[in-house]
Amino acid sequence: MNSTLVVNQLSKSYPGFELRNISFEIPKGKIMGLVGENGAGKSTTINSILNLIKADSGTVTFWGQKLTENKKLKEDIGVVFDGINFYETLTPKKVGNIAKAAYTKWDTAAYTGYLERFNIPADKEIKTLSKGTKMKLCIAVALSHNPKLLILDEATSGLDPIVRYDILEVFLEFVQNGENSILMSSHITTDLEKVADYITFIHEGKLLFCKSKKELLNQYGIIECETKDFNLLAKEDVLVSQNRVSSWKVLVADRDKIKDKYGLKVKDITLEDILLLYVKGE
Ligand SMILES: Nc1ncnc2c1ncn2[C@@H]1O[C@H](COP(=O)(O)OP(=O)(O)OP(=O)(O)O)[C@@H](O)[C@H]1O
Repeated sequence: MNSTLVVNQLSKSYPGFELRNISFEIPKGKIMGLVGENGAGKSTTINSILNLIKADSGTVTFWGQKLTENKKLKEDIGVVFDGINFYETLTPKKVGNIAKAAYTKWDTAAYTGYLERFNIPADKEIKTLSKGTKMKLCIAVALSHNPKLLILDEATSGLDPIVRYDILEVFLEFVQNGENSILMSSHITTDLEKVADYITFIHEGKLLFCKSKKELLNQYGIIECETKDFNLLAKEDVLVSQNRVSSWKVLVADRDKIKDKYGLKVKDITLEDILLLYVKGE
């Protein structure tokens, strides 16, 4: 079994919103970035994967097994959400003591190491910590019970660029053994550009694509052109386009092919460009 997580045709409806047939898998040793606009369905996907909400249909397996069939799998999954879920009067040290009793694979030395590495004061009450420090504490706890999969929902959004840099380094170290994997949703697309191996893009509850980040950034491109050039483009070459007065932005899947075929200038692309074009374009 070479996949850590396999999500197959996951669907969930709320009044006015439908998450439809989301499928993707994360190979061992890889990081999957989950992107999409506000309300796209990222948290619904993550909560359904973790069985925190009940999906209407679809299956989710971790290392080939379902959470409902093997509750012990939870020990192998470290979870971090945007928002602290520890009692505010506890200190990080006390959190460590509680976690030691709760997790069979708790690693006290690793936890102490993360507290030092992330500059988290061990003896201060959680309510006195900054939002970023609380988030770092959640990440330290998630890492210290020796999970094989980390699931992070907007876990780095409250952190400044320097702390984010350190945390992303920790994530890269975490998967280096070729066994551990990460699923992380983030609005900070540059973070995903730095660490993700694959990108799953959800838009209005639908899966737009799940692709290797390298393929996306090395092959996709943007054409910025006037209407006369846009009209020359064959429909099948246009993934999505955005019209602004008389100029067009066009997302294409194979920039070398498009350059050769039309002789147009095709620019390199960022994940943010792709996100913006899919959300704003047609
Ligand atoms: N418990 C619920 N009851 C009803 N609607 C819900 C519930 N939870 C989420 N939704 C709706 O489902 C849609 C998707 O929400 P979700 O939180 O999954 O999006 P998201 O991509 O994580 O967004 P964000 O980036 O803003 O966190 C939204 O329209 C939201 O209002």
